[in-house]
Amino acid sequence: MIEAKNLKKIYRSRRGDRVAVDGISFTVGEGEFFSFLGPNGAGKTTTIQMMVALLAPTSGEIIIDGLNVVTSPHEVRQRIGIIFQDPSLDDRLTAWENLEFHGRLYGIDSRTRNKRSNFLLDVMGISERRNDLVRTFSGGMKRRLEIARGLLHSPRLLILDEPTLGLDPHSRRSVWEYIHRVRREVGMTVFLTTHYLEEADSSDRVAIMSSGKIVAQGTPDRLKKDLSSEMLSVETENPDSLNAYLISHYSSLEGQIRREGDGTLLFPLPPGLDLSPWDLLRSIPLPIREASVRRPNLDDVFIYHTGSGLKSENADKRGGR
Ligand SMILES: Nc1ncnc2c1ncn2[C@@H]1O[C@H](COP(=O)(O)OP(=O)(O)OP(=O)(O)O)[C@@H](O)[C@H]1O
Repeated sequence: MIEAKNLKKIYRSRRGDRVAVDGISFTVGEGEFFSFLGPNGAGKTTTIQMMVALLAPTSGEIIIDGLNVVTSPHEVRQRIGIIFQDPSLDDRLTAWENLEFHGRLYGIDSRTRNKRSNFLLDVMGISERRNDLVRTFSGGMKRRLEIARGLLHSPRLLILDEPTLGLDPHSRRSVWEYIHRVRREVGMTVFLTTHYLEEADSSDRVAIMSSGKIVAQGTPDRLKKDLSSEMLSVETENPDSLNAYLISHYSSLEGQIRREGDGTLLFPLPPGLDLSPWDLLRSIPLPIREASVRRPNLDDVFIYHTGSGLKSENADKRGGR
């Protein structure tokens, strides 16, 4: 469904060039749920803008459903439903009118429009509010209506750019329930960008993005297993000594030890050694205040590949969300 080859975008300005997307390649299969996970400023939105022909790549190529995005932008847009980060509903219209307007723009005949609007409002759980003005909707309901609208012209690919940004945890959960529901009912390919680990974790495959590059891609499970079987968290009075001890005895931990709070170190169980986490803990010749062991998550994978956590890469851009 999507094939990107060496895709690159450089924003040029008088103040200098900024490489936003740095030669990335990835493929997404039909029906797959694929996520781009990365902090603010990693290049996710720029990639989407190239996918939907809003920005021309500086170099490289992107093919969607067999069509080159640069040479067939209109045909590609017909096949895509996109939910942008910034809300784009008309607040002064009702839910139904927003769908009507979009359907007419796409040249959908009135019978199909009515049928699909009814179906999608129902799937997204907003049928009862169809005749209410959108400005009376909660943030979560607006997002669900945007998704319904994005699906009205029966796209084969749904692109969601941080769809739960700014929503409270309850609304986020509900938006996701509806996204999964619509996937089950309609069965399209979903391309998601997010900086929430748990959202990327529920996808079939994930590409981890940092500073314009894909630093790792695969199923969430595979990425975590490739990192390590276990993560150890050790609190001690002297983290510097513990750090030095770990690196001198387990050289593969160089660059893999993260400091959390004042005296806690977090690191993967070194691979390739016949060692349990408890063996390693027992071998430490320093007083330990507290220790725990857990499975790796995608944040650990991100740190392994980039040396830092999933925080903003350019906090200036949106006030450091
Ligand atoms: N129009 C622009 N002109 C110049 N630089 C830009 C422009 N848009 C984005 N950038 C820069 O390109 C880089 C990638 O930005 P992009 O918005 O693609 O990242 P992102 O991962 O989508 O972040 P976010 O989650 O905040 O949307 C950032 O350094 C950003 O400041």
